[in-house]
Amino acid sequence: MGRRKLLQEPKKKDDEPDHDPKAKRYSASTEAGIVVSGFFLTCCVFICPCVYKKKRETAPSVLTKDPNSSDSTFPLDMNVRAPPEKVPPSPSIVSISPNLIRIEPVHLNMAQVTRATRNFSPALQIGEGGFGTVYKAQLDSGQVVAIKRAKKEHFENLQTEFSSEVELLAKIDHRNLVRLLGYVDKGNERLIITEYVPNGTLRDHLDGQRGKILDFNQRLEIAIDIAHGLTYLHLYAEKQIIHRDVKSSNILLTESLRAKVADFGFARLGPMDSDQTHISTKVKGTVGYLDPEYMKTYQLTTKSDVYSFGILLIEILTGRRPVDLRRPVEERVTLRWAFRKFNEGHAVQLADQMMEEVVDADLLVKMFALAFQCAAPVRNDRPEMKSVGEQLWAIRADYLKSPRRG
Ligand SMILES: Nc1ncnc2c1ncn2[C@@H]1O[C@H](COP(=O)(O)OP(=O)(O)OP(=O)(O)O)[C@@H](O)[C@H]1O
Repeated sequence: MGRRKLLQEPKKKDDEPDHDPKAKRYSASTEAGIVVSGFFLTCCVFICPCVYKKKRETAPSVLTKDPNSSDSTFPLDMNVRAPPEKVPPSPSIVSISPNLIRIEPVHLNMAQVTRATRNFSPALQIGEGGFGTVYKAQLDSGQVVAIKRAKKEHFENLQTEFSSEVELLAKIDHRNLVRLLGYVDKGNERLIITEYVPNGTLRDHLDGQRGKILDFNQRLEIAIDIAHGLTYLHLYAEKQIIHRDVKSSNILLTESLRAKVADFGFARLGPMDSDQTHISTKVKGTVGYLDPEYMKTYQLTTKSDVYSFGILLIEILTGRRPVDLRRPVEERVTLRWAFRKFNEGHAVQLADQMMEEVVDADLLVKMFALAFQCAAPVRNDRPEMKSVGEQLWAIRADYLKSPRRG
C-alpha cells in the first residue's frame, strides 16, 4: 500500500503527460516530461531495482539456402535454438505438459500453393491486413498453414532482398513467435507461409468474440508470452529484430491460450525505404501504439516495441483499445485515461469489467505501473523487454501466492 501511495504522490491533475498517441508530433512539454520522468523513476526505484545488462548472444551464423530455391520456394534450413537461458520459461512450460509438435518448414511451388488455397478461394480467406490477404490452407501432407499473399499494388515496390529477409526470419524458432515456414517469390507473386494459429487474435478475445472472457491469470500469462517473444527478437535472434507493429491484432492465440507474436519483421518485407541504420523516412506502425519519440526522431530502437508493449499491456488489463472514439472525450485515449485514474488511486477500477474475478489491488497496481513505465514518453525511461518479462514473471509469482486467486 505504501508503494501505491508513493506512486500517486507526485501527481497533480494537470501534470498528465502529453503523450496522446494521436497528438501530432507529440510535443510533450518539458515540464510534464520532468514530472512524468520523476514518476517513472519512482516506479523504477520500487518496481525494477535491478540493473539490466543487455547481453547479446551471438547466434551461429548458419544461413543455408537451397541453391534451387532462387526463383520459387525457399527451403529454409532451420536453425533450431534452445530458448534463451536468461529469460524465465513461459508459464505454460511449467503448468501444461509439453505436447511439443515440431513444425517443419514447408516446400511449396506456386502450383502447390494454388491447389492448397483452392486458387485463393475467398472461402479460405481468414483475414486482410496491410501486407495482403491471409488464407488458411491445408497442404498435401495434411499440415494446416496460413498463407499471406501480398497485394498486387505492392509488387513493384517490394524489397529486392525479400528472399534473404525471409530466410533470416524463417530461422527464428520460438514458442511465442508465429513460425515462418516458407515463401514463394515468383513472377508477380510474393507469398509468405506461416504456422497457422487456430484461436484468433488477442483483440478477438478481449472483445469477447471467442467465447469465455480471459481471466486475470490468462491475461498475465499472455503478457508474459508476448514479452518473451519480443525479448527473443531484441536479444537473441541472429540479427536484432524490432517488430514495429506490436498490437493486439498481431498477437495470435493457440487453443491453450498461449500467445504468439505475429508479423515480426514483416515491416522489413513490404515496401519500404532503406532502413539498415534504423533511421527511416517514414514512420510505420499503428495509431495508438506508436512510440512518440520514434515519431519525433524517426529513429527506431527496441524501446519503440517496449512502448507499444506498454500500450498493449494497458489494453490487456482494461480490455479497451488504445484509442476508442466511441467513448467520452476524456476516455478516448486509453493511456491518458488510465494514467489519470491510476494516479487518483483507482487502479482497481481500470481492470476490465468483463473479468469476473476480483483481482488483488496490489497486483493491478504493479502491472499498471509497469505498463506506464513501458509507455514512458522518453525512451530512456523505458525498461528493456527482457526486464519487462522478468517483472511480469515476479508479478505472476506474487499472484500465485495471493489468497484471492481462483
Ligand atoms: N498465422 C496465422 N494463423 C491464423 N490466423 C492468422 C494468421 N495470420 C493472420 N491471421 C488472421 O488474418 C488476419 C489478418 O492478418 P494480417 O497480419 O495480414 O493483418 P493485421 O495484423 O490484422 O493488420 P496489419 O497488416 O495492419 O498488421 C489476422 O487478424 C488473423 O485473424
